[in-house]
Amino acid sequence: MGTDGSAWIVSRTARAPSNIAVIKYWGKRDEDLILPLNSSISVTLDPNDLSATTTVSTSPDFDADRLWLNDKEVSLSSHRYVSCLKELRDRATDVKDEKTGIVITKEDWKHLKLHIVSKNNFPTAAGLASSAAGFACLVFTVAELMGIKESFPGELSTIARRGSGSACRSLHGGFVKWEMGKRADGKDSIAVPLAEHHEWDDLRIVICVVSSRQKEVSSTSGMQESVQTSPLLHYRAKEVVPKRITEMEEALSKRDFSSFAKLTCADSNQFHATCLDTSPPIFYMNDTSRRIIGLVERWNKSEGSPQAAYTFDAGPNAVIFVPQKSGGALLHRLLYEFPPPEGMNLSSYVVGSTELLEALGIDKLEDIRSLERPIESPKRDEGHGELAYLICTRPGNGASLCE
Ligand SMILES: Nc1ncnc2c1ncn2[C@@H]1O[C@H](COP(=O)(O)OP(=O)(O)OP(=O)(O)O)[C@@H](O)[C@H]1O
Ligand SMILES: C[C@@](O)(CCOP(=O)(O)OP(=O)(O)O)CC(=O)O
Repeated sequence: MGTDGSAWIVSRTARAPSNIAVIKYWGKRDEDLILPLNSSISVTLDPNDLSATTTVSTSPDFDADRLWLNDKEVSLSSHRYVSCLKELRDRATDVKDEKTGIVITKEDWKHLKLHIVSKNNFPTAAGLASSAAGFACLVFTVAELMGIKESFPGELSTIARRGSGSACRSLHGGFVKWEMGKRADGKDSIAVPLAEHHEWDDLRIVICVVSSRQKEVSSTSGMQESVQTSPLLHYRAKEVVPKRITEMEEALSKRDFSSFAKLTCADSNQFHATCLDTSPPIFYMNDTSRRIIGLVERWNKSEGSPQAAYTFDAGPNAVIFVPQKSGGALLHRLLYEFPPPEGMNLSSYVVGSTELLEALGIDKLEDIRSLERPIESPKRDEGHGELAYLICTRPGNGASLCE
């Protein structure tokens, strides 16, 4: 009961971003604890453009744990939600809520139920890693509500990892490494920050959301099939990735965009080669994805050095990295080759930050039609509608409390 005898409610709200891997996680050595076969490195995306916001409340009136995702109730019965919530309850502490004066003891948390309300500010289950943002946010918010303090660095990331492997990296901002660890209990399989987002203040990220999506195999089952059938996956995890992780860390610490770009493209391509090496083969990229690779490769070749880097997760959407000074030139090439579908507004086609549109001097659709052909681009064919839209963003902060 509250101090005035009425039933009480205590809540916390937090926000966590999505992330995109530049050295990919693909394959588990333990399915239950979600322990990976190799370490991975990602960049956290600006939460203003791609994040989950979650409010977790508790009250003696609640009789079950419940989750509402984007205004619809969804079941919490899946093993992944169950393990995250169990790990969090095991670590709950005595908490005094500053606003209400309510005291909740460690013992109370075993019985109190949670109502979780979450919204993503970007499409859910559309290949933009909403599960990474969602699970990182859920774990971070519940930990704040239950007053959980990490007993070793990275402990919260070991819980987010149980929701979805890639979620552990979304707790931190900037560039983040998920250390694969060696222990069987997973205590050393944690996310570690490598570089703060402001150290990469001049990096821009353009996400090309591809409209015609092929039927996909989920990351979880795709990687299971690769582990079982792809010899390339095992070679990659053992021989290639450890070296690449060291090289990527070096490129990041030297702020060497050229090495960063080469490693990022090579690792994305090898991840997709691993999918093709799986039996039956998995095709995540489609013709539009390959056209985007062609656009970036041609541009890099014509300039004689990497201007931009692409990476693709388990789907056809491209994520392109570019230094701020070349951001306008990248958008020029994308809009020239992939003009918006007929009847679409510019502001619905290029979403997120307007900085690159401004750099290019575009503020209406007609400006796109009069874009000059970049020297290395093939003649524009009039095919429209191959991209659904573009999101212009940048590296950002990790999970944080709202209010
Ligand atoms: N904000 C959220 N809070 C809690 N769970 C979420 C949230 N957003 C997504 N999820 C969980 O993640 C699932 C979607 O994950 P899924 O892997 O299918 O898509 P994705 O992560 O958006 O895309 P991809 O993995 O291909 O990049 C949802 O069905 C839900 O279980
Ligand atoms: C291609 C990837 O995006 C795979 C992400 O896989 P998930 O983290 O979605 O898989 P589960 O751990 O089974 O939930 C690469 C990456 O993010 O590193």
